Amino acid sequence: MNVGDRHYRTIWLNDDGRSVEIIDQRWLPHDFRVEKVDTVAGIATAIRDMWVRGAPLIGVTAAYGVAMQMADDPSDAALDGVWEILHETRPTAINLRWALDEMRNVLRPLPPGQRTDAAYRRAGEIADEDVGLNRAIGVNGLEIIRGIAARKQPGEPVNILTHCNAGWLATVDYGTATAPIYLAAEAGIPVHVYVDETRPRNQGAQLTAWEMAGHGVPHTLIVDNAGGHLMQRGQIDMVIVGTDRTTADGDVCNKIGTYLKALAAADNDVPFYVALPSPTIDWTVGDGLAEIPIEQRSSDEVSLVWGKTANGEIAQVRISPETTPAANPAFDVTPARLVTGLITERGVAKASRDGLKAMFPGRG
Ligand SMILES: CSC[C@@H](O)[C@@H](O)C(=O)COP(=O)(O)O
Repeated sequence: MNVGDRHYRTIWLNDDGRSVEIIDQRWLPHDFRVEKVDTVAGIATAIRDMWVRGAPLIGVTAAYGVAMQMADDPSDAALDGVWEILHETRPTAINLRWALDEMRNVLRPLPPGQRTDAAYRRAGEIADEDVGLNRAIGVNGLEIIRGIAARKQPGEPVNILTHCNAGWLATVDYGTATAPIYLAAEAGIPVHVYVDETRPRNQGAQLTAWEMAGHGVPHTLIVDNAGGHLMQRGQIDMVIVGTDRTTADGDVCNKIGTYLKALAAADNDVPFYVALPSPTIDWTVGDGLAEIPIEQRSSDEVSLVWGKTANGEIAQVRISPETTPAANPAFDVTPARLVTGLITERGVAKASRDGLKAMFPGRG
């Protein structure tokens, strides 16, 4: 998508054919920084410390990490080693494991001498495929927005609530939850996005709001607790969120707080959609609540907040007593029964095993 008048992806291969550039998301929206990464350790840091974040982008970044390892040492042991190193960087987003498995399955049968080129080729393909999947999600989700717009007065916007950042910054391009929004805006359908700030790391306030502003999509930032209130007053037409892992039974794991939005949506008859590319489906898991590992992040993310000071510095401040402990589960699970539909690259699936199997026959 665009930053100023230039089109960017969130990650790209440099002309040297070995290193990548990434948008370092820690500084947004205040500072747009691009970093070169050329080692497996650098890739692991970028994923673990959330220079890059969002399930699809984490997967693509890890794929390039495997390629860097192959350039350094293409042995079987190194291939297994890099799988382990990168797999432990973030436990919840399933695209990470999907991409690592995909890379290992492609590389393992090859002689070591052919692995480096094949690894960079496959990593590049995974990045390109992500763009195509998200665009297709956009096309399928656009029809839902169009349907809601058709029931409104001419010019009246479709009000969409989103949580966390499932925008282009969470993917290679387009985003998952934002792809239908961008396509609707492009098609001239009036949309307005309520952006949950998404404590503790404020991905909504810092990333989604920045994306919406950058693409001229009308939006309003709200605190996480405001969504239910707006739904009770008929101010939200639909919710669209992304997901870090969706189970074969249609349970949706996403940023902490998503479940509360789904509960409020169900209580107010607001359709609750989840946008996801198929690599985000974990076919090995059925019951999301029982089986998905939930990342427990540093309590500092709860007690300390990053922002820009009046004199223009990006700084961190403490918002709670020094001695107060904080807990920081990063994701929650929304049961399938609260999900209106799963917007995938193939169409909108029912959030159920049958719904997903019908959409992706032969998988799982
Ligand atoms: C498209 S990736 C999943 C997103 O929907 C997003 O909401 C999310 O939870 C990302 O988590 P993050 O912890 O910022 O990597």
